[in-house]
Amino acid sequence: MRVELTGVTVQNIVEDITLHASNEVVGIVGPNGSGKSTTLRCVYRALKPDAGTVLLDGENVHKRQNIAGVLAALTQESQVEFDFTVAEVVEMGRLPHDRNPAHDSRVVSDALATVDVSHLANRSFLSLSGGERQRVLIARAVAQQPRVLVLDEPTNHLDIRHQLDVLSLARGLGVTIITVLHDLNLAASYCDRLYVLDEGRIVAHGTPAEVLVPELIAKVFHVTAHVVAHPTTGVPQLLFDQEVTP
Ligand SMILES: Nc1ncnc2c1ncn2[C@@H]1O[C@H](COP(=O)(O)OP(=O)(O)OP(=O)(O)O)[C@@H](O)[C@H]1O
Repeated sequence: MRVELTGVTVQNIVEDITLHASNEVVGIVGPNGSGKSTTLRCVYRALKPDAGTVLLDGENVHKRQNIAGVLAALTQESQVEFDFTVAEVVEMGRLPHDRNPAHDSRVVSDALATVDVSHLANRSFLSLSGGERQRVLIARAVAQQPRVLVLDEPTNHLDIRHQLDVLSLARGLGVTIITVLHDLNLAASYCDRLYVLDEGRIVAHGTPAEVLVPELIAKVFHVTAHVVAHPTTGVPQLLFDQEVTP
């Protein structure tokens, strides 16, 4: 499914954001407060832009019925407030779809297994650690069987193994993914293309190799980076000097 933002502007927070993603993994990177979450909120309809459009396969997202049938979002607002079990939380992913108890229960147990949280199925969600909660919310998004997955910092709280697991699992779904990532090396490893936001505007976009160059990193993040090729994958990876630049 194709997601297309054109000229999206929200107050004075983001301005003239134009980006697209189509059956690929697209990363949004940028410093704190640069407008990454605000941009994502426009995609999953938590915010209506003041100007510009967000289209899903050519249809305005704000006019579309049952968006949850095609789009799942794992965001900073995705927390569960009440005391559901893990299995119940993941079952919520089936709500946008027509009910079919046998099928739904298979999808839920597959999602729990895929994200390696089957052993937590009967635990109270609220009793889980931060990383366990994050993985359960990812299982819920997987159970939703979306065609577009919007992820805001999906590796938050996760140890390194689970960071890698979650991003390769997301990639393996083969759907359109738009994800905010702070870790530029993970972004380089898992994203097909990146958009760099700075002060509410897109300042660069392209493949990780095109975008993650020392000049841009210095300008946007105010740190000195050295680019090296990963010894086994060849993917560009960044090493940072300790001093920050003004
Ligand atoms: N509802 C709001 N009212 C006023 N300011 C807001 C609102 N939402 C976001 N902002 C401001 O807009 C800017 C961009 O916020 P946003 O959450 O999109 O940034 P971000 O790039 O996701 O940041 P981070 O990396 O810190 O998560 C921030 O300065 C934030 O304080």
